[in-house]
Amino acid sequence: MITSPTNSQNARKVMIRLENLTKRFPGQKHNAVDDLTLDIYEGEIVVLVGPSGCGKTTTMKTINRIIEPTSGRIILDGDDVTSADPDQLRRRIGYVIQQVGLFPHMTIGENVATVPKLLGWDSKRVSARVDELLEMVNMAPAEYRDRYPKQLSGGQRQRVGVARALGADPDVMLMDEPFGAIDPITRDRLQNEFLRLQSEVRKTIVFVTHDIDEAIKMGDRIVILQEASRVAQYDTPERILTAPANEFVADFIGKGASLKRLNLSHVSDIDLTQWPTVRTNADHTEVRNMLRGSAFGAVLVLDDGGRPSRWVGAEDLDGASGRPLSELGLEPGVTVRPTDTLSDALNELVAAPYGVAIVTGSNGAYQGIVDINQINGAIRSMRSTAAQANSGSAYGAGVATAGGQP
Ligand SMILES: Nc1ncnc2c1ncn2[C@@H]1O[C@H](COP(=O)(O)OP(=O)(O)OP(=O)(O)O)[C@@H](O)[C@H]1O
Repeated sequence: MITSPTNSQNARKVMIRLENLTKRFPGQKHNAVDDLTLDIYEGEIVVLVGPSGCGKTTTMKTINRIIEPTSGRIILDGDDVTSADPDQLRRRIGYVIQQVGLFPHMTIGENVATVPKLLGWDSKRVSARVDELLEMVNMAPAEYRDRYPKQLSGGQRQRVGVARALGADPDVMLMDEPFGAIDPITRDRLQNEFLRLQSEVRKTIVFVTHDIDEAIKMGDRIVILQEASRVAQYDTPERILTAPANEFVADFIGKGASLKRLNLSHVSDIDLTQWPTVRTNADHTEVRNMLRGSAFGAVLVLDDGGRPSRWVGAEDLDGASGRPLSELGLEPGVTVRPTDTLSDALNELVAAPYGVAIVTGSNGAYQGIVDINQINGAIRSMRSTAAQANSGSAYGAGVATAGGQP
């Protein structure tokens, strides 16, 4: 039986099919991967996630046959590659791992050139490709091409690892906890950069992580695996969060499902609230009149370009007559963009002076604000969507389960 994702469009091309895949390591009593059958569609990021030791890495490494399966078949773009030449197979598949595995004695340029050289490209084509790849991962070629891996930061090395994996423009990429060993801020940035890159290159990507939050952020679809790579649910992040297929999935995503769901909604998905604004040249009486009897503790002062400049409350005006608004009150703090997630907005608003996140457009101009009521509203609407999806059974009707059909 094939485990296909729920709601899959039948017209989509299957890029990787794992058929009754089983792996038992020598001397072991149990299978590390037990009879896994899975279809992965072209151009999608599919994240394998599950508890430690459930078989994620083993499953992934059978795809490029770094680990040979005990039985079962691997079909790549329609070709049965179960017993194909492994070197040839690996040239069709980019591979990124946590420790990057850059060759320390080779320059960044030489590292990125590895696969194109193996493919016998001439040196002009190789060097043009190296520059193109370094640019793709935001590393200026002139600055980094001739450095050695130890002269880069962890995040930069990881970018080079991605560039190297893309070397021969493979259709498929395997990524094993690629951002696992990196500090949270750099990790978030690399994830965003990678998603932007993927929107251009549209590879079929199998991505392993043990972090459900990373799975939700990165995956077009998520496979939640139980012991021996048994599929607990294969579905979109939205469906996993709002309609977990069984108790195992519900436990795995944990109690914070509503908050995690905020990572999937964007500021542009909600109607912004407006806050009273004035220009920097407004006079103090105008500001006092706006605030008198109002529930707002301050006005938002905008500069000539409509960009947030200060928060000014009535108390800031006391004893300040004649001073420009741009010198009073508080800094506006960090603003959010329409493309940011509601989770980003929540993070900002809890730390902001008036409990609201200011939303600005690409030119930095004020568009509106997000407050806690809007976040609550978004969570409520997610809950009601989930309740509808779950009606009929404790864990939802028609949801793909292990071995289940869509
Ligand atoms: N070379 C090996 N020899 C014997 N057993 C192995 C070998 N490699 C992995 N295993 C076992 O196979 C099972 C699956 O391991 P695997 O590394 O695929 O899990 P994982 O889900 O990727 O775990 P983690 O999240 O901890 O990296 C585990 O029980 C592990 O102990």
